[in-house]
Amino acid sequence: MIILGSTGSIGVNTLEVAKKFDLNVEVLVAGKNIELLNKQIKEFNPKKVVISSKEDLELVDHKNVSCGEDAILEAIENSSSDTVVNALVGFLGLKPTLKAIKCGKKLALANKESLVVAGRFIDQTNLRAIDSEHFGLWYLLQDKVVDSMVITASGGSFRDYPLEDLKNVSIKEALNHPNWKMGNKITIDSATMTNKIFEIIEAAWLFNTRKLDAIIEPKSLIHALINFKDGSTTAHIANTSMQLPISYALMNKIDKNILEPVDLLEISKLEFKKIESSRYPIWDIKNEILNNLDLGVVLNAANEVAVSKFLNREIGFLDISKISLNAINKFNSIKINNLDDIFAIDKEVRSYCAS
Ligand SMILES: NC(=O)C1=CN([C@@H]2O[C@H](COP(=O)(O)OP(=O)(O)OC[C@H]3O[C@@H](n4cnc5c(N)ncnc54)[C@H](OP(=O)(O)O)[C@@H]3O)[C@@H](O)[C@H]2O)C=CC1
Ligand SMILES: CC(=O)[C@@H](O)[C@H](O)COP(=O)(O)O
Ligand SMILES: [Mn+2]
Repeated sequence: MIILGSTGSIGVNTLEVAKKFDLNVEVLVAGKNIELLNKQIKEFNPKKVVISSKEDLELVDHKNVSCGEDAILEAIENSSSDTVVNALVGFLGLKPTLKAIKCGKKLALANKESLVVAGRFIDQTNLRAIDSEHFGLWYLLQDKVVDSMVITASGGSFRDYPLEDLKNVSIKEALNHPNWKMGNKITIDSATMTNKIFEIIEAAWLFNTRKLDAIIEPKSLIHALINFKDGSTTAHIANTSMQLPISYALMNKIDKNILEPVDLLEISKLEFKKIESSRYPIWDIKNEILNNLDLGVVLNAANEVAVSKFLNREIGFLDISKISLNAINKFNSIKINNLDDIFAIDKEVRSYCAS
């Protein structure tokens, strides 16, 4: 298989799964973490390696290494593997998603931004989503009539902070997710609840429904629920590890133990809470987004600009959602007819939000 983003949180877990199932790794793609990449090269012996920057090329212990976005696309095109795991972060992941589909590869998709910005142009015939909640929904779907779907949120790093303290929180505090160890960008998205808006968009494209909601389950043990027309509800319960969603995205059948099962007696209590806009202002646009999924590209671009400004200490935590809400307000009448429109709107929103 080809692993895009092998040095990240999902990438590292994917390599663990590859070991568990003895899967071949043909291509590794990484960004700046060359030290970890070199360890991965030694252990998995890929035929091809791609990194982000030219200046790091000579540091990579491999004979066949290239760099840049086009090199990622070429590596997908030239590979003989039938599976691509896209664990890149952000808008950068969209072109590789489209390329993998065009090349007829099976796509194990962690890069949720691909669906957020361009869900309607993504052929799902050969796609499995690697996101704990969507994996949960997929797992729960049975031959019954579904009424609605619910995903859960942890509440993120600041779920228990006094509201008046949110203005001055630090980057370190924002990156301290209560339940999951993930990359920086998605961890900030969790703290603002933008991650859950993204996941609502993702679920709308994946399951072709708008009857979607999210609630807070602070332990992140329940990932998804399905309400059936008959009045019953089923819940997907699993410990917090991405290795289960990744395993199912890569394998048709799992006959091995992947995780320790949840010990309900030890857990003893589960709690559920409403997502309040006072703590998560972005939640105000949930219905607007559900009514117009094309706004995903606007929200994603604004959010990427805002998160990187926050991580560069240029703005405060609360400004992230303000920038996104302002962009949605400004660009709420966009029309998308093709993929070119998505790249053009992404650029326009980024330049508006950067200024
Ligand atoms: N982590 C999780 O549990 C979950 C993640 N997701 C989604 O999965 C995706 C990946 O998330 P996560 O693993 O947490 O993110 P990380 O930030 O941990 O990893 C991102 C990966 O992309 C690589 N990368 C970044 N920029 C480039 C570039 N220009 N060229 C090549 N490689 C690049 C990074 O390389 P390097 O580190 O070497 O710079 C790293 O390998 C995101 O879309 C996220 O929303 C979804 C559900 C759960
Ligand atoms: C592991 C995973 O799928 C993440 O998307 C997770 O859901 C993030 O946690 P939040 O519930 O805090 O957004
Ligand atoms: Mn998720």
